[in-house]
Amino acid sequence: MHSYQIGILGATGAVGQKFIRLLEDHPWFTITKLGASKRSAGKKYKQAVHWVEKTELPAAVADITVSECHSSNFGEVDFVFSGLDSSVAGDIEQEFASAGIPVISNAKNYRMHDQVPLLVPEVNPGHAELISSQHFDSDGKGWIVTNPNCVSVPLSMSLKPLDEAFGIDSVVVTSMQSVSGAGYPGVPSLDIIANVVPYIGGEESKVQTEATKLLGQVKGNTTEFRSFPIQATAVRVPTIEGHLLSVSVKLKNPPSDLDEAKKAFAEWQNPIADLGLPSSPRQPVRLYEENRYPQPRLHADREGGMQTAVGRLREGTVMDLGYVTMAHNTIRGAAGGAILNGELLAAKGYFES
Ligand SMILES: NC(=O)C1=CN([C@@H]2O[C@H](COP(=O)(O)OP(=O)(O)OC[C@H]3O[C@@H](n4cnc5c(N)ncnc54)[C@H](OP(=O)(O)O)[C@@H]3O)[C@@H](O)[C@H]2O)C=CC1
Ligand SMILES: N[C@@H](CC(=O)OP(=O)(O)O)C(=O)O
Repeated sequence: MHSYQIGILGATGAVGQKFIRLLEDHPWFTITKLGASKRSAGKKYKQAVHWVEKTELPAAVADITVSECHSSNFGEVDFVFSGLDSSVAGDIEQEFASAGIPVISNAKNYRMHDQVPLLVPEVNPGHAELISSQHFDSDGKGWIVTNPNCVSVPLSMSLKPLDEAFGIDSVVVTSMQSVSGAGYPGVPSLDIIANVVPYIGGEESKVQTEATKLLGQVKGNTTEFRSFPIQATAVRVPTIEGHLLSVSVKLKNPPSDLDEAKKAFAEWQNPIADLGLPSSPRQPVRLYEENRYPQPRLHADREGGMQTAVGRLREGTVMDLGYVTMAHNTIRGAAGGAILNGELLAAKGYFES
């Protein structure tokens, strides 16, 4: 039986609130500490937060006093989840790890660090072994694990079955990203209502690199990235939750027909299926046959927001295959993905050392 006391850094933010909602009845993890900026520290959570979730603010956290994000305020926790703003996540997460407190982060700062796993449990669970190479503190108790960008999650999860069956040669992806990806209050309404904004600062370079780390291999104390190129275009669209991606992929050994490509999705084996992780979707990658699916409004919440949907699988004219894929950006692509990472690491005993 796993039972851990946990803290949340950035607890008042949009992603922090999602952590709180998703962890409300979690069977393994109990929230005992909440951290945010000086602006919020010293206030009860219910006074510090501008609650934007659809469900009630959980009573169990409402009266917790928010602390500044310093490890000395988080003494008794087993580990922390971080939904910190990336402008401060680098220093704060390092300070926690150096003080012996493991950090499971949603922020981008350490994703490309050589010894930090960039982890999606269904894609590269074995990369967790990099943790033992980290030296944030002298006895190895403190470490950092990250989850990818919200576009890289459905991209890597949908490429994984194709990579195993045919090998990836190159990828072109256009992401249609919902407004919740920009946090709260996010994109100005006059920019996004009845409009599309064809630029999201800093996004394309992350999408072009993260999947090559996720689909890479741990060699010694680092990850060998894959060499296939990804060309990305990131676009903001007026949906609320769920990033939809249009993907074209060239394969090393292309399937002889579309049925063979469908079979690759149908026969793909989820490597963590047997672990019984509480947030694990039964079907992590679902292939829809209906031409109009998947849609963010209809499908983003499937399996608690943890399923990656694939649809419109078709033979390509320029590259071998085309398809669309979609995942809930703030659950599967952010807080829910980080929680699943925490569950995987708990099941593998990483918090016991
Ligand atoms: N993977 C993904 O898809 C997504 C990732 N993200 C990432 O998650 C992170 C959080 O995003 P989001 O929730 O939208 O951001 P918000 O701006 O809503 O929240 C930021 C949080 O960081 C805290 N914070 C800000 N400055 C400091 C500081 N100096 N010291 C301590 N805490 C501080 C804020 O506290 P306070 O309220 O007190 O200011 C707040 O709790 C970002 O790194 C973002 O890039 C976000 C969305 C999706
Ligand atoms: N940029 C993403 C959200 C985000 O914050 O991504 P990252 O975790 O890579 O910083 C979006 O706007 O949808």
